[in-house]
Amino acid sequence: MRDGAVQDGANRMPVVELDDIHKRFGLLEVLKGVSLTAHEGDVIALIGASGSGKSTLLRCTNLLEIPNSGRILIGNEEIRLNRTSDGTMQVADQRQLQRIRSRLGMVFQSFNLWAHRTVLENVIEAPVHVLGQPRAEAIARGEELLRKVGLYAKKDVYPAFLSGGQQQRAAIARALAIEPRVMLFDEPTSALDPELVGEVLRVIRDLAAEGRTMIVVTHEMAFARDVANHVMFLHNGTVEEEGTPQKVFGSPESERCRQFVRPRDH
Ligand SMILES: Nc1ncnc2c1ncn2[C@@H]1O[C@H](COP(=O)(O)OP(=O)(O)OP(=O)(O)O)[C@@H](O)[C@H]1O
Repeated sequence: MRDGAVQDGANRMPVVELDDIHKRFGLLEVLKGVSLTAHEGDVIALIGASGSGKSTLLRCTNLLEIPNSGRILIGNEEIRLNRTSDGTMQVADQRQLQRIRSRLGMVFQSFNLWAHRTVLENVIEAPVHVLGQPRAEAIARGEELLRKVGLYAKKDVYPAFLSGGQQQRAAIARALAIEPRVMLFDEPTSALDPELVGEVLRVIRDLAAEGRTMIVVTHEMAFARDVANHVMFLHNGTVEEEGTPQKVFGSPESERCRQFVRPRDH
């Protein structure tokens, strides 16, 4: 477990609270009442088999998916959801959604960089066009973030000329540029060749060491064990086991968690 991680959330502010989240896609009930609280400085690893609902839970957090029921609070502000006449849920107030989203930095498996913009232009896009920051200020901050992820030298390059690991590090800098309260990572290394995984995990490790609040969907068990202070094991849409990495990976009954360890994690 990372240095200085705080076990007890009692004295720290909750940043993300998901309460009894249910989500269905047609007849498939993907989340069957999942709750999660991330306090300031927590690194929560969401692990579990393919299809267990990890990404859906993360996507519900920033309303890329709308849950069928349950409550979502970001920084103590509850997201208001309405039920429409056909029974589906929708966000009640788009301005609130924008405000909430500006507190959440999202990093996707497939990078999602703008192909026709340079690395630096990708990083300053949201600060300038969504947050209304002066361009010069956004550039200065963007360059600082690119130094942090080791990509300053590539700032004027288009994404197609970067390796997958470099593209993902650029995507992390872009997510950090809005100064989010919490970073959400959806399998950030799954699309990478094995030799590129380490450079991305190192950046995420550094963010954890800085005390950033993060929720990370991952199949990298060694990473979850070393970096997270709280691990949640999802199985068939419910939390089957959760707690410290020692508890989740260390107990004899955690064999189900360990079966997801990949050869390179050893
Ligand atoms: N938009 C969608 N429409 C229909 N079904 C979906 C949608 N998104 C996810 N699902 C289904 O919901 C289930 C859970 O998907 P989810 O991506 O949350 O799982 P996961 O645990 O993240 O899996 P993986 O590790 O493979 O990414 C899967 O059966 C998936 O096919």
